[in-house]
Amino acid sequence: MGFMQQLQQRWATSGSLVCVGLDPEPAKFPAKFKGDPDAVFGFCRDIVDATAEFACAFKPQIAHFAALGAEGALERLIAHIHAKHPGVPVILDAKRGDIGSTAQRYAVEAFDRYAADAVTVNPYLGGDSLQPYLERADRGVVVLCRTSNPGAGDLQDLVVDGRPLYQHVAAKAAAEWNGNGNVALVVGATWPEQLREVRAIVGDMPLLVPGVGAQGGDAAGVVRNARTANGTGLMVSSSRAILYASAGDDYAEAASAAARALRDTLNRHR
Ligand SMILES: O=c1ccn([C@@H]2O[C@H](COP(=O)(O)O)[C@@H](O)[C@H]2O)c(=O)[nH]1
Repeated sequence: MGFMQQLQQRWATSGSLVCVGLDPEPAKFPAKFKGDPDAVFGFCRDIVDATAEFACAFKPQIAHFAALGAEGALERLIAHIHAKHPGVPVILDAKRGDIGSTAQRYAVEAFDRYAADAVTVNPYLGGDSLQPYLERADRGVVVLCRTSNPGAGDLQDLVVDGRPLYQHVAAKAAAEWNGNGNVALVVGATWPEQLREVRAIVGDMPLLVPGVGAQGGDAAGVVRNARTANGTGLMVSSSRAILYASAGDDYAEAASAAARALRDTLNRHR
């Protein structure tokens, strides 16, 4: 089953729009992981197992593993998700962007080495740079559109031919890049108005929405402005607010409670 079908099915079975972000920061791990050479895997596995019930997807951020030399832990973590929580798609947040020949290797890295169901990509190099991902029809290609950070508008809001650049990205994603039906977009929860505008451009295309929790985005506004007619269409991603809900021995229970609370908040506005 391809990424899009898997996601549709997961929205239905979990009743959740929450995407659990996996951004390991060992300095924030509970004391029990001190000195543990496999702490990155152990901590993330515990979070995954504690939150899977409330997750429509998991989103490991590759830099948080690679910076620690923990690519092996990332491989094992994704394998663990597929084995223990089948049906929960994994989006590798790598924000790749390069010329075609290199993009092809990035696609192999994401989909074959890591066995991710989807990958985030940067469209700055244009349509040809996305082809190696788009042609993997069973995998999702999640294109940066209007990012959650404060400086997002520096380039993404520049007006070209009468509309901001991020709207061109949304329009191209819907009209040109989605021939295999495997494209989604990243739009930050910190920009409710832009979420509404992107939804109007792309119809029912799934949106990955980071920026609730630690970045202060309004979860209710996200759902009100960007849900689809059937009350789905969103993967609302939260990392730190779930992962580090407690630094004590109850870290897994606290993560579970945080994921549940976000699910419930989102569902109140569907
Ligand atoms: O526009 C974007 C795109 C990606 N991200 C990533 O999402 C998480 C957010 O972490 P929080 O702890 O929930 O703030 C992180 O991995 C970012 O790299 C984003 O924030 N904004």
